[in-house]
Amino acid sequence: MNQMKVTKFWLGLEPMEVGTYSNVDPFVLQLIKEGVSLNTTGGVHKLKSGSDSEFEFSGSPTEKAILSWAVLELKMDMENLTKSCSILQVETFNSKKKRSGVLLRRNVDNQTISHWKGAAEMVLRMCSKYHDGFGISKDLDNETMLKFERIIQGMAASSLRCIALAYTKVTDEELEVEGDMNKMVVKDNGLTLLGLVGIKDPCRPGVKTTVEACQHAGVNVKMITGDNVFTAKAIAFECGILQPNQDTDETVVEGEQFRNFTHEERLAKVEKISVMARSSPFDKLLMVQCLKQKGHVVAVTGDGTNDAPALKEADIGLSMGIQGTEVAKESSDIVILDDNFASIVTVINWGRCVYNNIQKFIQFQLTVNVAALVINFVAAVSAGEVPLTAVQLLWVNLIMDTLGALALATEKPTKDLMDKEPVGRTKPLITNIMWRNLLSQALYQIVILLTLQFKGESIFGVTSKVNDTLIFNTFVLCQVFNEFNARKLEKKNVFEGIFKSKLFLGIVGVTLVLQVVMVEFLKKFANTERLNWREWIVCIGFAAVSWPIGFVVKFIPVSDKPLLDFLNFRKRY
Ligand SMILES: Nc1ncnc2c1ncn2[C@@H]1O[C@H](COP(=O)(O)OP(=O)(O)OP(=O)(O)O)[C@@H](O)[C@H]1O
Ligand SMILES: [Ca+2]
Repeated sequence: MNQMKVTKFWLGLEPMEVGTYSNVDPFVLQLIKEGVSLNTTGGVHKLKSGSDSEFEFSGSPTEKAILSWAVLELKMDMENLTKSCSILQVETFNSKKKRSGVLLRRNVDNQTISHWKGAAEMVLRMCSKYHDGFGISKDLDNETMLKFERIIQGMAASSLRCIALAYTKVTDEELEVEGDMNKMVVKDNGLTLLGLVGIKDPCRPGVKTTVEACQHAGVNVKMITGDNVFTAKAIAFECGILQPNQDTDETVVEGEQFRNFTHEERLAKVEKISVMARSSPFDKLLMVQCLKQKGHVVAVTGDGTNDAPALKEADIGLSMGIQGTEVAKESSDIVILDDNFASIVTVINWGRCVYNNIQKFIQFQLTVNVAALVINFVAAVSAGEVPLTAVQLLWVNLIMDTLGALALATEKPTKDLMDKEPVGRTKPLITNIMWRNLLSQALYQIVILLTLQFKGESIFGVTSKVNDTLIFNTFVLCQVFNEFNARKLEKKNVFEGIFKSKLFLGIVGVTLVLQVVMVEFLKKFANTERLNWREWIVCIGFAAVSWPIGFVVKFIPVSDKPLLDFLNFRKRY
């Protein structure tokens, strides 16, 4: 796994090369170590000799990166340092303030000090002094402030996450003011800047292709992050969320900006926004809400507790199984066990496959129902008797419900599912294309079966009992052939990949065998007469026509506008 790593360190206005840390003033170095080791929620464990690495680090990825840098590069001794001070107050990191602080008292000289660590430009704003490399404390005037800001931007632009370390001494009087020991605050003004660290959060291999795959599938990928806007932009370019040379005026915003827009402005802009930086948990939630209001189906991925509100609000929340916090996992619908963003494509593909299979099944089932209903109704009204008996209809139901569902709903996802636009929230489950397919097939079946019903006896010169069996047999065989048609809703070649669907072929085979048994051997039970081979050929011939019909109707263009909208004139948007 690729982990976050500190790759840059600025002491005052000086960039420090790895290996030159021994030149740093010991006093400043000591303060940095103190700040890192005591102002953290992470931990360092010394491993027994013999293991690959000497230390093991725990905590959030950012904490781990800073701790490992301090231990391995600065030779920080965490254990000793924690013993040398007592902690009076802590302010834990939260996503809104993006900083953490601690108030501590040194055992040696009883000095009280507050340490801060957090998002660089935010901590910088709390500082009025800085230490240069020689340990000299200098005033932080406007000009130097600008220089620091530029350093931060420079680091961020090379996709580093910048964290600033700062401290200040707290006098006893300042402590006294607070009075009550329990209400002591970690002093957060007039700080002295100690240094800036740049943490590289490498883009996982494969993320770029995943983003491209999503975009190809009509899924708009947005990045909402707590990082600085420059870091966010750099990473977004790296992983393809922003295209090279793309204008970032409208596509990149900061959380605060977004929050301060009016509701209307937000709705107007939200679709264009690809990157939101320095966002709080509330901003993430707000973004999801806006997108949903615009009618989009929103999926959110997240790992942290700060993502929980957005994960919960989203239509589909996806959390990370390894790096994710319990709160995030609890708020999500799907946990990605391997933390791999590429799994999103799998999720989309399978989701679409299931939806598509349901559509195929519905189309298949509706055809049977419409045909059976009309045939029996017309025959009952005009001739006073129904061609399909109760047992026969039960048998037809068995093929279409149980076996049909098994055959059509178990088909595996295909690649072309990712070439389509997403279905969206308001599209009907039964599309016009499905209506076209199912009505044409049902119409054919009705015509052929009613012809048999009224003219079959004279055309084929058979008894009415045999004619009824002919009708029943043709009807069932029509469904079997139509089951193939149902495999593809839009494509003309319905046999594509048929040999990969072993279950489908198996079920069609079983259905045919059962039908033969039904007609030839279950005379009493199914009310059938035996058919000779000529009659079988006639039935199969009639049924097989549903293939060319299925092929031809696919040339008929249909409108995208849902059929029900044509019928329902009053419902205007
Ligand atoms: N342990 C920490 N101590 C101090 N500051 C931190 C720490 N972790 C993150 N930060 C700061 O907060 C910012 C990230 O904020 P936040 O955690 O709200 O966002 P996020 O989008 O969840 O980030 P992540 O990529 O870590 O999931 C970072 O850019 C960094 O400046
Ligand atoms: Ca996070």
